[in-house]
Amino acid sequence: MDRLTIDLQKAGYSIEDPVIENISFSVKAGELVGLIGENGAGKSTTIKAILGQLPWMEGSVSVHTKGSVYGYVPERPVFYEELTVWEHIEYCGVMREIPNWEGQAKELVKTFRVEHYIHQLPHSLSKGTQQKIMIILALLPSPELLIVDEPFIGLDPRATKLLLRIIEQEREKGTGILMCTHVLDTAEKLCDKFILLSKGTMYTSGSLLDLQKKCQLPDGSLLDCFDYLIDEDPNYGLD
Ligand SMILES: Nc1ncnc2c1ncn2[C@@H]1O[C@H](COP(=O)(O)OP(=O)(O)OP(=O)(O)O)[C@@H](O)[C@H]1O
Repeated sequence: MDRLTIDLQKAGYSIEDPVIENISFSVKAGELVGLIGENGAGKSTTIKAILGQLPWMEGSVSVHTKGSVYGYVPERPVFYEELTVWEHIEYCGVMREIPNWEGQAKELVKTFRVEHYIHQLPHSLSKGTQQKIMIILALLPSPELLIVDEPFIGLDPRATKLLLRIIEQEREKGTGILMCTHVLDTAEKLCDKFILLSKGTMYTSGSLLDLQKKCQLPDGSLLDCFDYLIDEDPNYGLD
């Protein structure tokens, strides 16, 4: 069952200048899909299209979850200036009408070991701690679809391990996960399939095995395949 279906013909920040074109893929229940590509390839713009944050797009995005609820962890944490960590959690719990949000929030706060910071303003916290708070806010509604943009940046090794465990648990629950990342060695171990973007369009997609076949690198890592596609494939990134 699909949690997310995206079929974009064109989208961007102004109608004269589409930044992404012809991007179609789906994320199924329990599937982890890696969105990869060089800087400027269009990963964040694709995520903005999914979240309905682009001024202009032609195509469709469908979220197939209970109440169309998704969790989103942005690349850079975004907080309200005057609200403490707990007030953010409370706002999310009340506004999204999450049953038993308080109990769930306390569990998540404990799991991420941020009890000490809940009455502080997020801006006064380290980048990694802010990232943990964003992850807590994304998980609070128990979403069936998670969209995470560079989730490992800024996390210490223990928090990274914890996030990996949580990603695995979410998948087992049937959550579909779309993860945008440059950390290819981690993505290789985690993702069921990859969407490789180049210059705003979908260059290729498939599992690691599909990419290895495409590149004729039977034992190649995801990074080997990525390097091959960028350096050797004469069709890569053609306009
Ligand atoms: N707010 C914006 N207004 C206009 N153009 C933008 C805006 N944000 C991004 N772009 C352009 O869209 C294109 C794709 O950028 P995007 O941020 O989606 O790439 P990315 O793959 O996420 O890159 P990175 O790996 O560097 O984060 C780039 O040419 C970029 O300049």
